[in-house]
Amino acid sequence: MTDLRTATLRLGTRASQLALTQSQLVADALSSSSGVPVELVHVSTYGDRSTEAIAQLGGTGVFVSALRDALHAGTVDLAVHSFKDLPTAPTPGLTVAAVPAREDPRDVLVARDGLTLGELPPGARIGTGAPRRMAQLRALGLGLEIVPIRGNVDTRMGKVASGELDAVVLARAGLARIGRLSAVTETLDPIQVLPAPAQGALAVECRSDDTRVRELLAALDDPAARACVAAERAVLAALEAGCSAPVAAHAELTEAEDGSAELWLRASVTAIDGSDSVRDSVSGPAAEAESLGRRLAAELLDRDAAALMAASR
Ligand SMILES: NCc1[nH]cc(CCC(=O)O)c1CC(=O)O
Repeated sequence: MTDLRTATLRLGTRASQLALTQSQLVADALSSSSGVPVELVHVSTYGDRSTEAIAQLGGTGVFVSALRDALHAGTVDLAVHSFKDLPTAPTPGLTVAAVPAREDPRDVLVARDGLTLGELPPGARIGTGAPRRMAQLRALGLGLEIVPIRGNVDTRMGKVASGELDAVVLARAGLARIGRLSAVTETLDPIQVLPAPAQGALAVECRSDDTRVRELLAALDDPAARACVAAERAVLAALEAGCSAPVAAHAELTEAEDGSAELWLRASVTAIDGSDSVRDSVSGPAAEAESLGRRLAAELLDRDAAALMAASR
């Protein structure tokens, strides 16, 4: 009989460089905390095979469903997702058993000749496929030409190297994980470009009834990252927006005077043409992360966030 305490764990992963790096990071952390060997199992997703724009595919959930199918089928025991790619609706039978320590959630600019956003000339061609980034870049009023692109991180940065684009906007976390931070020409201030909910965080998912894996994964959980992500995603869920909506949210933890954890949450909704936006913030006990997120979403809705999102579809 197999000894369940030592049987090798199978970690399902997409085959992109970013997915493999993130998966290996979790595999290494898990095998060193638990002493159990972890092997990577490649799963190909519809999102990887299709070359259509993500928004046309029905959102980044297309990267997730094949991994979840493999979990349900029992061909893998855990899967690592970029948390921002996960739809907000809970999945019956599956649990996010660990949110590991988060990378810097901010967006970065990778531009030709070391340029920053403010130094790009009017009419400069800047590539991004994310409606949130498109909307916020247009709202800056810099006269940039936003060019829709997709593909993996290397493909996107290659369009700057080849001269096809003047710049691209990417998540700092992805570049950090694959060791490409040297290409960054500016880290974008959240006052100008607020990150996507859960950007920079990972979600490690397993079957809800798999108590062995759940217990092993608990060792990788970072409560601060979990609270911040919960607040940010509660905004998205309460706005009934998907991951391809022009919604941004960013939470930070600070220490209150009595030593308890205080959560400070900012969020924005921006019309896709950049003509209008609403933004607001709340703070409160970190233990109430989700209700803070819902409260902030309600304030944004009071200020017509729904109309901005509707105009963006
Ligand atoms: N939408 C694709 C995606 N999903 C997660 C990341 C980066 C890593 C992260 O946010 O954790 C990226 C690439 C990007 O936005 O540049």
